[in-house]
Amino acid sequence: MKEPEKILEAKDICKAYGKNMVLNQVNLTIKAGEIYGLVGENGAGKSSLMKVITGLTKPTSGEISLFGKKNLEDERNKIGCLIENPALYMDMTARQNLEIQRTQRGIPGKSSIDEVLEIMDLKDAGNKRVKAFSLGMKQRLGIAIALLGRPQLLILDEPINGLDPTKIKYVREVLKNMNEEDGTTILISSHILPELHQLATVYGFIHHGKMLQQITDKELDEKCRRHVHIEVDNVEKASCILDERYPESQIKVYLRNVIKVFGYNKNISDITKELVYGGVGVEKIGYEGEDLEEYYTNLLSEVKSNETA
Ligand SMILES: Nc1ncnc2c1ncn2[C@@H]1O[C@H](COP(=O)(O)OP(=O)(O)OP(=O)(O)O)[C@@H](O)[C@H]1O
Repeated sequence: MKEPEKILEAKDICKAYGKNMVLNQVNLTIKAGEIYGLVGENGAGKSSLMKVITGLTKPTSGEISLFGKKNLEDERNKIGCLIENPALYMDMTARQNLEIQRTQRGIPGKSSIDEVLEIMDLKDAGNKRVKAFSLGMKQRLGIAIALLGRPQLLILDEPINGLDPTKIKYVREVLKNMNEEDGTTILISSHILPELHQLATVYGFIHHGKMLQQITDKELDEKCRRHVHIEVDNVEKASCILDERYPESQIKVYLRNVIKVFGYNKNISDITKELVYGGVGVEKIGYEGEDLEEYYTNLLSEVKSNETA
């Protein structure tokens, strides 16, 4: 099988502000179709890395390729980004803000504005001045700006900041759809790790400006022995259904009524539907094992104890 195209390759990136080295020999590769979750404590260097990639700041040293090319100016037009707070003109309407960004970035067609307002559920607020927006609306407008022109690479720095739980889920679905249907590649940072875990396909853990580890969601699940724990009224029937429907997962039967499914990382509700449809009663179902948050906390405490040793 052909390897997916490298959308972004950052090699040995260093960034210093005066004597403060905030990125130290960072390497990062993102392939087409990946959703790359960047994880790190406050001040770890996530925004700085995103700024270097998007050209908002220059690296002190290191090399970046975008879409396989080193001429970044043209290639950066294929990126939509939201880094730190959205830069919005408060006295203008949402539509006017989008129009400024659209012309600055040379995105053809005014219809792209209606499209992103609709995608971000801001259609009715398009003609409202931004100063009258709630925090969550401003954040969604910031994401809408990033989505203008359906960029091939989206770079989103904590995009769900200030969103309520319903809107967090909504934005997750929008990003998933863009990734699955348009093949949009996404680099995203978030401190809300359970949320990031539902979206990302690869993770990079950054600490004091250094990339500690990069790991795919499959590797993470294996390390965490993450699995779906199911309790049913008929294990034989249930394991037959699951074996047939999910040949890539490992189905293991425990006790009289417990089944564990390893190597499955999609919606649990799909499994429930399959079993119920097949006439199996589902008494309990849920993920078990370590999750991203526990994995990251353990990784960090290991690194910190080595630092003090
Ligand atoms: N313009 C700047 N001038 C000087 N120092 C800066 C500048 N921007 C960032 N820094 C410093 O760089 C370091 C990394 O900051 P950065 O914003 O990249 O971290 P972060 O991982 O995004 O943090 P957070 O999770 O809080 O957003 C911090 O020590 C910060 O103080």
